[in-house]
Amino acid sequence: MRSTASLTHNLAQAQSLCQKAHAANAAVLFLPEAADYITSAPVHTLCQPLTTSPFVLGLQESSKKYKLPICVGVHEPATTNNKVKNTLLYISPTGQISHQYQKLHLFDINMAQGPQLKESNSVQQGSHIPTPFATPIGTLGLQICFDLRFPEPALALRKRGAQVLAYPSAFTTTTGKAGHWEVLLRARAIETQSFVVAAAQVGVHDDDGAGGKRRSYGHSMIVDPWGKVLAELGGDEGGDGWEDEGEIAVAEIDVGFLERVRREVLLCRRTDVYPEIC
Ligand SMILES: O=C(O)CNC(=O)[C@H](CS)NC(=O)CCC(=O)C(=O)O
Repeated sequence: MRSTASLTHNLAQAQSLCQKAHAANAAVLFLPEAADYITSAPVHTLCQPLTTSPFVLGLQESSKKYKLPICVGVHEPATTNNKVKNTLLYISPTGQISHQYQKLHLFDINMAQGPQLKESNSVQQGSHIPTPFATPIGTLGLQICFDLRFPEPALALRKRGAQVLAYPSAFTTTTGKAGHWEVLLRARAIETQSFVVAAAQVGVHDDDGAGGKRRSYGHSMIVDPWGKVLAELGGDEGGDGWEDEGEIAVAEIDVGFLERVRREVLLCRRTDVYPEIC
């Protein structure tokens, strides 16, 4: 989806995706990081507590209406003034928020040709990984966007029982075009022998105030434990019709296949040789 600074617009998009997921008979819907809003203003200015956010309340309603679990990235106020948490919610089909995760690794990038972003200025980092939990598509481990550059939490989640890893994202076009998005997602899938579900922001979000536009790479992707891309959506070139209401990609999550891969390819770590990594 393409979130803007309008929570109402973003909720309408997200609810249209709920409808599409319901029509496609999906077992779980994954929405991107920062689905509630992306703004060029200071990020805390649009931030609301989960209990009063019209975006979150609206999605809880949809989840109940369609009996559809929804995994969605949002912002919530942090304990530090003028900072937010970059949070991932898992909304159960009864509309309750049953699990949540706060982004561990913050994205600070300063490239001469752009992008220049300093997430740590406005976001308070999380300090733990929630235990993977049962969902209709397998045991789910939660991560967010830039976290995908770190194999350690992915391996920790696998060790704690994850079969599916979520990486909702708002990936930059520059790093996406360099191939990092697909390579990293497939690497996380292959090395953890897990399914990877990466719902992505796509296209132009908002004027950045300096005449430029903040854009995201897109290419939402579902990858299997063998590294095969099962489904992929388009990028931010536009003209595909996703600009206003977003699109969904659907794939079958076959846990039997995952078990076969894990049985056939044994990944026995030599922790005696590289103890500092483990
Ligand atoms: O909170 C918001 O407004 C939305 N959050 C984001 O867009 C975040 C932090 S700026 N984006 C990323 O982590 C992109 C990582 C990336 O692109 C890479 O690793 O190359």
